[in-house]
Amino acid sequence: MSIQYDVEQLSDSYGVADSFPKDFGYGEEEADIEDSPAPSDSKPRILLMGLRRSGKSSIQKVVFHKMSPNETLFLESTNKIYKDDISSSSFVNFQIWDFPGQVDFFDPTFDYEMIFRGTGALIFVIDAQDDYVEALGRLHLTVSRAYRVNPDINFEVFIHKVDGLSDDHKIETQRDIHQRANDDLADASLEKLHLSFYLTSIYDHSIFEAFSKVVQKLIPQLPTLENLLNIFISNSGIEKAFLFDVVSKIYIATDSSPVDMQSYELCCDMIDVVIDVSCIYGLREDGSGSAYDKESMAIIKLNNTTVLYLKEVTKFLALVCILREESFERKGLIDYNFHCFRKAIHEVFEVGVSSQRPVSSQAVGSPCNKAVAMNGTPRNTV
Ligand SMILES: Nc1nc2c(ncn2[C@@H]2O[C@H](COP(=O)(O)OP(=O)(O)OP(=O)(O)O)[C@@H](O)[C@H]2O)c(=O)[nH]1
Repeated sequence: MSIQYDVEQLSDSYGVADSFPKDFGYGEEEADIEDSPAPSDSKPRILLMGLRRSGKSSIQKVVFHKMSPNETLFLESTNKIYKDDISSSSFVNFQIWDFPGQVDFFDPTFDYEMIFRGTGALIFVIDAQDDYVEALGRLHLTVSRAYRVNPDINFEVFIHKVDGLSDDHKIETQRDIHQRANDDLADASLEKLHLSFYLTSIYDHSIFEAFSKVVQKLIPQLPTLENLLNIFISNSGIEKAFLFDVVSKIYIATDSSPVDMQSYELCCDMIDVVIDVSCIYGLREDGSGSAYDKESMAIIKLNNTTVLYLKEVTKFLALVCILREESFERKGLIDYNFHCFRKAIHEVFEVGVSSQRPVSSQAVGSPCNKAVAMNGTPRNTV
């Protein structure tokens, strides 16, 4: 495949870790489970739970710390809760708590009520390559306890490591897990508790897609973002557009046409290419500058008449579009529409930030805590 590549101006500091090192410099805290909550604990959180070796730490490392999937083979078992605060580099202002599989978190010394009260989403990871009967028991125990403390939590089940399964086996496993988990809930009269299921693997883009959906549910502005994307693409002759959190490659919104995995993968790959090329050629001679900044934009023309178009939207967000070569002839129109789109996004998050400020000072556990606070665009960058 021939790739025509055109990166315009990729320098000047822009905050997102100088040259995108492997670990984006997200603050990582380690805490004993008996720890009393620190002030940062008031941030909305996403919990990663599941049996030992189900793949929780691998998911966190691959999605948020750019670890390559093969390296996860050498991850040691987690024996404390890892609190990963990704808000300094990511659009999404939340903490991810990775729980050690073997710890009994219903231990009386362990304040699970405090934990569940400030939780936006609970991701339960099930190893699909293993016998999952025990995992289903633990899933039921976990979600039923959490639901009683905080019924607003989104319960997400990752049927994980599906790379080892055939397509038929994947569908059958998902059907079986879905059926059994919901039967257990019905037996406990918890029909209102809704579980969402995803087939995931760190060896392809499915884990990023699943995480995208988990995060999207926590974004209060999602309908507005989708609307803006719909208006933008329909007026610009664009086929598909994603609004990406650049560091994690989670898409926080897309237009309302269906997402096909290939388009998503193509756009993820484009972000990787842009950042890698920028790291090599976009930094100043002394190594200063940033791989992603206000001027970041790239156009990749594929030899099948498809054009990929990336542009910076905010400090953390990029718009990545897929369009036909014919439509790209009206680049001026696209650029103008993009300018209006970018302005609208900034306005949405300025409103979001100012209206969220008082909320963040509320007690942990208020219903408003379910929504993830956004790292919106600070006024002075507009
Ligand atoms: N095939 C496959 N293996 C995976 C996948 N995700 C994780 N693994 C492997 O699963 C093993 C356990 O992963 P960890 O991330 O340490 O699991 P954990 O749930 O954090 O384990 P504890 O810390 O003991 O609770 C590692 O060897 C990973 O390489 C996946 O998607 N596919």
